[in-house]
Amino acid sequence: MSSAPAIDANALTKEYNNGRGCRDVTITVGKGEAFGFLGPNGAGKSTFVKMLVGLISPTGGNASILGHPLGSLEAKAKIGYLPELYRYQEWLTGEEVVRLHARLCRIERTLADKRIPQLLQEVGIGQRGKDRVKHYSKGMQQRLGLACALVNEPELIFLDEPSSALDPIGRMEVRMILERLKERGITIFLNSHLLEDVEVLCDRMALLNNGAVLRHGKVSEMLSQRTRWQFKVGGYTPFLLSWLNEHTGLNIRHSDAGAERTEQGNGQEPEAGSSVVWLEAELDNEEQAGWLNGLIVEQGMTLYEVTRKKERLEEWFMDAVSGLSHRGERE
Ligand SMILES: Nc1ncnc2c1ncn2[C@@H]1O[C@H](COP(=O)(O)OP(=O)(O)OP(=O)(O)O)[C@@H](O)[C@H]1O
Repeated sequence: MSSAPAIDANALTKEYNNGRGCRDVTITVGKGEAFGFLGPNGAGKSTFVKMLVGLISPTGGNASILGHPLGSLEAKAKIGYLPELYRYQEWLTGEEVVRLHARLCRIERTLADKRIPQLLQEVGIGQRGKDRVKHYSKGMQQRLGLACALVNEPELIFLDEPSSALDPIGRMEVRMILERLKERGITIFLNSHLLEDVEVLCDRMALLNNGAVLRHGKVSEMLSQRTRWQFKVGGYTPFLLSWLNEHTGLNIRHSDAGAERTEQGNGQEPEAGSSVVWLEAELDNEEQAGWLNGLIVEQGMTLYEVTRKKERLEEWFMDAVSGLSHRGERE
């Protein structure tokens, strides 16, 4: 087995005639990794994936797939691709559509006979595989696309918005399918607007904006960079906030966290009539939170509750793209 990464893209660029597309995208995805590719509408995510699967040619840079050149038969034989908004032949049954893909992949008939019912079961189509595609809901068609993308038992699978047409239960089921694929060592490249899927499934991610990579790195590190802490403080005087900010150099502010109580309180309840407020700040680590707790108590205030809110990817995403221009559908 070669030690080449699953995807190795260097300054990969596609400039359409209108100047749009994506430019200078450099990323490496290791074998067995799940990689999330995020970005607002029109950021260039599909363009990048289409180059990697050999559907369109780059206008600059280069890339290899599992050690093979882009667009080569060797590369294509090892990848699966679920395109966004793909329409299947509605006069065929689901089973026939997967069989057609199996034939295109030159999979032996006896092997296909065995694999297709298993795949239909795995993606949740089951016996509905006997129905014509024209009777399928959008969600069923998306599941069918997943079965087609898996028919050649790929080592690397590209999924362009695999759950966009699914209801919450369907999304959960697809997420579980993807988790099983990951457990089997299949590399997953996931284009998704469903940030929760990326957060749960992916090891690393890149954020694309206006065709270029804005940020990339490990999901865990990118999310843990900022953690919001909230403090329920009794006996509060306005002097405390300015003193704390001046003393710590942090951006501590009032919060309306009352509704977000957790079990992490110290058990004490504020006395009636005392002035109680919630304060919040983004902190680096628990030591910093402990330091802040100490300062609050030192100033004669009472600390009733301390909660930590892990930053959700959605907040991170909004923060990363806020204030930036992006040429998407809103143009
Ligand atoms: N064939 C094409 N010719 C010209 N411009 C194109 C073509 N395909 C895409 N574009 C433009 O290139 C940019 C990137 O499009 P792309 O579809 O890759 O974005 P995306 O991030 O996948 O968006 P979405 O999340 O909406 O699917 C957009 O501005 C789009 O309008």
